[in-house]
Amino acid sequence: MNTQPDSHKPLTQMPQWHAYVQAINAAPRVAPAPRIIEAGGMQIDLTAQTYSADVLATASALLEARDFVSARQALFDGAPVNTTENRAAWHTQLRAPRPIEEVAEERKRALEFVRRSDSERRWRNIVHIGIGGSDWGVRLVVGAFGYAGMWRNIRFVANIDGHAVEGGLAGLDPRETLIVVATKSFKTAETLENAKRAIEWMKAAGIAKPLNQVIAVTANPQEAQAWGLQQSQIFRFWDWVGGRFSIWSAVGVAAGLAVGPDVVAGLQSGAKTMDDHFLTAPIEQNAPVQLAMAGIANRSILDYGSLNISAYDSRLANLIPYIQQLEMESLGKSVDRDGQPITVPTGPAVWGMPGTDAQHTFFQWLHQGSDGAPVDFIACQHEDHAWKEHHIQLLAHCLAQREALMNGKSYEQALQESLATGMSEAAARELAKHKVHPGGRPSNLIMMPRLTPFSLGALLALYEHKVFVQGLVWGLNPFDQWGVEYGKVLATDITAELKGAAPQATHDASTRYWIERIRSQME
Ligand SMILES: O=P(O)(O)OC[C@H]1O[C@](O)(CO)[C@@H](O)[C@@H]1O
Repeated sequence: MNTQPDSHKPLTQMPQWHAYVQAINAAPRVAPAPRIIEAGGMQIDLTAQTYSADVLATASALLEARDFVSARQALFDGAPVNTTENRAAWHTQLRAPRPIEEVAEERKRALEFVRRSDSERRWRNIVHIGIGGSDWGVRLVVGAFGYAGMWRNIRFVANIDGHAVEGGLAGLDPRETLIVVATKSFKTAETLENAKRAIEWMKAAGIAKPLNQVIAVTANPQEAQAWGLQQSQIFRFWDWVGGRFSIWSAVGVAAGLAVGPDVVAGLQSGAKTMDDHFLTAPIEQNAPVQLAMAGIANRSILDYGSLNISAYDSRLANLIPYIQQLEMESLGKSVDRDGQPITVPTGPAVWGMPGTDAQHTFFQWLHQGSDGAPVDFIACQHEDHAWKEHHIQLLAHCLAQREALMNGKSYEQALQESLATGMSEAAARELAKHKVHPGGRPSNLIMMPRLTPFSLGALLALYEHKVFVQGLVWGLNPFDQWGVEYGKVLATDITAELKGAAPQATHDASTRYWIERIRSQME
């Protein structure tokens, strides 16, 4: 008999879970009436998600059994919710209007640096070197607000592939270039190697003190100093900030330089508004909670293996990898906080592309594929360009794809359509079989009034809190990422072996074959 409190029990040992499963299986795949929640200035439409009064009641009971209210408070209080690293996950503090002193101090330092660089018209070029959580957020913000041109050039270098740093530096004047080394750990091989190349590039251009053109953003200032930087060149964040939750910290300094410090402030303000909503809205009207529960139903009960993100705004191309890391690095786990196997499917594979490109790439699969996937449609009601016609068509496509997934098309409908074209009955009957859409395929529509720093900040915080709730219900720790370490350790060994070190006996035959082959053919 499991004596653990419900808040810690394996999900499948909780009666509340089984009640939720039953409610989901009994409920219609589309809500009987529009289900729209207002949050952070956005409208979140969950109509195309499985829903009934029983679904809502059992979801609330499950959250209560998981001690949702106190778990949420612990998150906002900076308690050590990251249980396996015994740390807080206090990213909400980074967007608090009156944060703790060290956050306020660092925020002020970063802002002053940006303002000084602007007033002195310094740093025509920014090369942002960082990867994962130290990269996607900045790329997203710059892509969203800098697409129509900026006076500074900004380049991103993440991959260890030398073509990335080559392209990142190509054509830039080293004398006008600031290198931003963004790395929480200051240990990431790709980032340190790429930073070395940037230093060499400046030296090769005759710059005597290249380190004077470098700033670092890190939670490991000691390492940055040992690397050669002065304290004044180091902007801090803390180990209680997860990399994939760090855009709110000084990690955003390059974005401030590229698209303006007001953008960074706007992001934080939007996220803060979503924090307040998450903290105060009742369960049934709490957008992160309802998105989270719908996602759990789709993944753990209705067996959808993935989640598709279709952002109907070309400025949000980097939103997909941003959410991929946020969701998959947080929820890609098979054991709970106590290391016990989780006996239901957890974090889905997240994939996607901006709409309408996506329609001509994988929507065939979403509409008629054997699996399908829940879709998050993300759009802006108002455009920032001069062509109303384009925006009308964009929104029309977004609504149309969603409607087709939600309502489907029956054989009869397809048949009548073909017959209406004057096709023969026999031919129409044959073709109609290929034109059926099952319908009842889940989706959310997240409509922002306009793409502003505020609305983007609110959107990112919405997903952060959704991930927190899903972690809580599945019983896993969404704030660690132990699974990324093993490959890094193996890569360090293999790097040495490719350079001539004795091969490890632990390699399998295939890996050993490739090490020997690559080594023997190294040019
Ligand atoms: O900011 P860092 O320490 O360089 O790490 C970069 C990224 O690498 C990861 O640790 C995964 O390998 C991410 O969690 C993180 O965002």
